[in-house]
Amino acid sequence: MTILGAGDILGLLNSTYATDLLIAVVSEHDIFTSLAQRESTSAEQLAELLKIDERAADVTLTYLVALGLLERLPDGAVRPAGPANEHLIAGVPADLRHYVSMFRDRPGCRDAIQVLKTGRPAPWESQGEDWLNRMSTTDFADMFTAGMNARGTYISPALAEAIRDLGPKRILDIGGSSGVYACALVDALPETTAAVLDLPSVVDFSRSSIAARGKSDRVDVIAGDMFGELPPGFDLHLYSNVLHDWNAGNIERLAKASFNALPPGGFLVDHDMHLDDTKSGPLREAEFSVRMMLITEGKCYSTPELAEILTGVGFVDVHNRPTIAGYSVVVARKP
Ligand SMILES: C[S@@+](CC[C@H](N)C(=O)[O-])C[C@H]1O[C@@H](n2cnc3c(N)ncnc32)[C@H](O)[C@@H]1O
Repeated sequence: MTILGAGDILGLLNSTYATDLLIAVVSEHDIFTSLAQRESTSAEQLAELLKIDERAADVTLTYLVALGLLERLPDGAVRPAGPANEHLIAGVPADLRHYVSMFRDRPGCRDAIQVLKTGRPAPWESQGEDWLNRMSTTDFADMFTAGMNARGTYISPALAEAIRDLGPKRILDIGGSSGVYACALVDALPETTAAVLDLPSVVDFSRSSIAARGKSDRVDVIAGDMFGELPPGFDLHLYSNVLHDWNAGNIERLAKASFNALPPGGFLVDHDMHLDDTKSGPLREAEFSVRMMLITEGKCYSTPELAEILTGVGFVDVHNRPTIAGYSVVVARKP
């Protein structure tokens, strides 16, 4: 019997979107047949070949490599491998592609086909607008923030443990949602105070959740826009599950704003699921990246991808520290 832990349950949920992407690229694009006709293919070449969005092509390749259906070559390009060669290419005796195509009318698969084509986030659960547009309504923001709070209750203590040696005095939790991470951090660091910055539609939830944790005297709440100027007076900026919502240009904007607002010696901490350095997995992280690619303008990043952006705006000593459930932190210091 397999017994699932909390991390496995999170992984299982995050993986639901990935199978729809697999169905989409096989049934709509016959991806493995196209790739089998070439020596090797990069993400940019795949985007060109299938006429799909480049971010989507990049995330798709990582996921298919993590599944073992593609092999990543030393130059970063890929070619079909394993069961893809036996079952997902035109002309093979045990061709499974018609079976895969039976699933293509699932709403999630239709959404994936659309995102591959346009690069724009899918409607939340196939209905109405995408998550970010729906965050302005209180009902949706409450449902979403309750979900973030539940996940954070499980994974936030490991984050606090992983960065307590940085010894921050005042933490700004940017896109801090219910405040669950800020509360875990001040719990682990008795001399530290924090503030949660989030959208106006979220902060009532944050205030009551912080009060319920008995931390209102040490965790403030700021309603605002993180793409505006960031408040001064904080020596650690936390972005938890935030950077994966944004494209590289917007991450650079946030990193620059943090660099400007932090004092010398201050830290930027990105808490998220990160891909391995060659962007070949791990599978659960690659599946989470698919989910983020489909519902936001972002994806999961590797540490080297983030290091390029962070060092580009002036941060130093960028490194990764694992936590739990496939999560890790990327830490960067302002010199
Ligand atoms: C995916 S959630 C992550 C929440 C939390 N940090 C966590 O780890 O669970 C992203 C958060 O960013 C917030 N957010 C999105 N756009 C924002 C903006 N422009 N300014 C401030 N917060 C924003 C959302 O309201 C949401 O709480």
